[in-house]
Amino acid sequence: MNKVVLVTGANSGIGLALCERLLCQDTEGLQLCLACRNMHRGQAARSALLTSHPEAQVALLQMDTSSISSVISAAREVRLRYNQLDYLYLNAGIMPNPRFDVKAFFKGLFSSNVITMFATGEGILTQTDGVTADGLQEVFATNLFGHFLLIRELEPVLCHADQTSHVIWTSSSNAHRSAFNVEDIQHLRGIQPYSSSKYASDLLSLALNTRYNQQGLYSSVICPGFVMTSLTYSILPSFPAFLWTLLMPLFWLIRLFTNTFTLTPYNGAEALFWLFEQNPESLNPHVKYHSLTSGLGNNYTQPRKMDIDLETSESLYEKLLQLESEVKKKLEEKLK
Ligand SMILES: NC(=O)C1=CN([C@@H]2O[C@H](COP(=O)(O)OP(=O)(O)OC[C@H]3O[C@@H](n4cnc5c(N)ncnc54)[C@H](OP(=O)(O)O)[C@@H]3O)[C@@H](O)[C@H]2O)C=CC1
Ligand SMILES: CC(C)=CCC[C@@H](C)[C@H]1CC[C@H]2C3=C(CC[C@]12C)[C@@]1(C)CCC(=O)[C@@H](C)[C@@H]1CC3
Repeated sequence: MNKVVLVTGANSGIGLALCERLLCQDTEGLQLCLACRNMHRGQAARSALLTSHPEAQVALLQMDTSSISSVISAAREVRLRYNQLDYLYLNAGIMPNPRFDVKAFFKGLFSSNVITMFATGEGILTQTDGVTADGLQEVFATNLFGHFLLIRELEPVLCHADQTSHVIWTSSSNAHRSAFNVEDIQHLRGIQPYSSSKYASDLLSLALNTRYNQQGLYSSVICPGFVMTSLTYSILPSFPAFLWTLLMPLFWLIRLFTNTFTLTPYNGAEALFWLFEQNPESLNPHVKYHSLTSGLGNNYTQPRKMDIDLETSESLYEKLLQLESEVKKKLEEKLK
């Protein structure tokens, strides 16, 4: 039986590396569906995958996770194409207009917190959020809410009594409880929307397990570590990509002290790939699976307990359901 795997944000970085790794492991038993916002980049990614795996089944799906109507029509298309979805990788993500606090960075360098700073980016990054055409905060809509809506819309192909399906979120070690407020789930009043959205995905994953395990749907979260992709290049915009490459020896050195410097998309996709091979029923819903790379360059996956609780995860879930019904009502009115 072919396994059907859908990956959001599959046209670059960690998402594309995951697709490549999945096909390297099994070209014939997989049906890959690359869900991409930009179809030109999606086509390029599909062509690259087919060049190295000409026999593979790789389909494209247009989806902008920040747009309600786009997610709803993409989900409709998935329901038409597939009877069952085995893996849903929720990987698309943004960190818009990042601000790197140079002063806090240098202060952190000479503090006892230096390893945590390099592992999580804590205390040195803030962002300015935008608003989507649907009137939602952009980071929340892209990283979390669009994916939540997608799961809800895909229930018929994800929930089967006789077979399990696995939803896997690309979260981050930058997810902090302090950045999240259940009374402000869209993070309207803060300056760390990225951290808030990733913490919310950790909470949501727990709530999904509570509600859906009995229907065969399991959810897990991973952190890919610090990976050099367009997302990280944008953190220092005046720093061209080749300068990041020049810094690689320094990063390899830092990797001797923190195994979270996975650096390449291939390494960053380790936990995503590892989860593909696990029985979802055997996994712990309270842990995040971290992609790690040792000083010698060996990849492995390590579970680490998350700072989340059931009560907050349930409150978030209720708020997301409420927002879902509001946006759907608005959409129906617009279509009338
Ligand atoms: N790089 C790192 O160090 C870390 C990354 N992560 C997470 O990993 C995930 C992948 O990021 P990474 O590979 O690093 O970065 P990339 O920028 O390379 O990949 C992000 C992907 O998300 C897609 N995307 C962005 N916005 C949307 C949208 N509105 N609708 C659909 N797709 C969208 C992008 O598509 P497009 O080409 O159209 O922009 C792209 O394919 C993200 O969730 C990120 O938060 C987590 C921890 C660390
Ligand atoms: C220029 C030099 C010498 C160092 C670069 C320092 C930072 C730009 C870099 C150090 C730790 C990195 C990091 C992230 C971004 C870039 C750093 C702050 C993330 C916040 C990127 C997104 C994530 O989700 C986190 C897991 C990353 C944590 C580490």
